[in-house]
Amino acid sequence: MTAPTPPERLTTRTLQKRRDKGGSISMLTAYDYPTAKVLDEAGIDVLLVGDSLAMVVQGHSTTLPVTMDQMIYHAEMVGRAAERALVVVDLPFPEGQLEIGRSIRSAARVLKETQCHAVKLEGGAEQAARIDAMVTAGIPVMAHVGLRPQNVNVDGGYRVQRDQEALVADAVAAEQAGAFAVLIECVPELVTKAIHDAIRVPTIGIGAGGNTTGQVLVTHDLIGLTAGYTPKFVRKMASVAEIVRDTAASFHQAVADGSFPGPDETFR
Ligand SMILES: Nc1nc(=O)c2c([nH]1)NC[C@@H]1CN(c3ccc(C(=O)N[C@@H](CCC(=O)O)C(=O)O)cc3)CN21
Ligand SMILES: CC(C)C(=O)C(=O)O
Ligand SMILES: [Mg+2]
Repeated sequence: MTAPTPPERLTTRTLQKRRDKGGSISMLTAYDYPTAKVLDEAGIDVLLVGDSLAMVVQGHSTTLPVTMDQMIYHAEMVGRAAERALVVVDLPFPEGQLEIGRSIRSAARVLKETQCHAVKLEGGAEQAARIDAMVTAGIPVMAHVGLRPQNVNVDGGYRVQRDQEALVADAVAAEQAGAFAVLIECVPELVTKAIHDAIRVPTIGIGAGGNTTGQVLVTHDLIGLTAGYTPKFVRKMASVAEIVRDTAASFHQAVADGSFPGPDETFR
């Protein structure tokens, strides 16, 4: 008997080959071990330990409160679970805004202390020197252009980004600085096409239409396990909150009427 061979790990080179050969890339957020395990088994290519966990898991109204230590805690769980997926971790506010040395130190913690593989950094042209320094230090960087949730207080909300010239310049600068991929958030589809056509590295969109190499969503939005508002670009493919609510109500009822525990659930 031989142990089953683990699936081959995806790398940044795999993602580049997907773009070069006209393939696609699927990416979903994961914040914990069992969820990451299931998404990895389902064949999701990239798992993102997103700073959206501040909103989705911690219940905050923006992504700003989550700390680097908390991101590491979640990255440990997801990195431990993923066998095939490439795992990317968001640099939380303001690790990507302070001195470049601090960004390198924080991103290096992801590679040293967790089994994750890369970091994501919000910003384009103004982040080029930082991306360059991080890649030089051996840290793979995914750039994130368009709507940048860490800028919510400057932008006055979460708004569709339409400035094609600036967005193309952001993506080109990120690519030239060495980013292995560019994530595009909340951009009209024709602007996305212009961005995609201006660079050669893979693009991954959220609310950016179909003209990208890959697509990413927040898993809790996809499976219907969110408490609050879900953006227009979400496809809710399941209603997990309903399943959990109904199951918990059944347990409550079974305890109340004495049918749980039954004979098979009891030691003698
Ligand atoms: N649960 C969740 N899903 C996400 O996709 C997500 C997060 N949280 N947190 C971090 C960011 C914030 N995101 C958001 C949040 C709101 C809109 C939003 O309200 N969009 C409006 C369009 C606004 C406009 O017209 O300019 C919409 O109608 O969808 C978009 C992206 C995406 N990210
Ligand atoms: C929405 C995605 C792209 C993200 O950055 C996050 O989940 O934090
Ligand atoms: Mg994020």
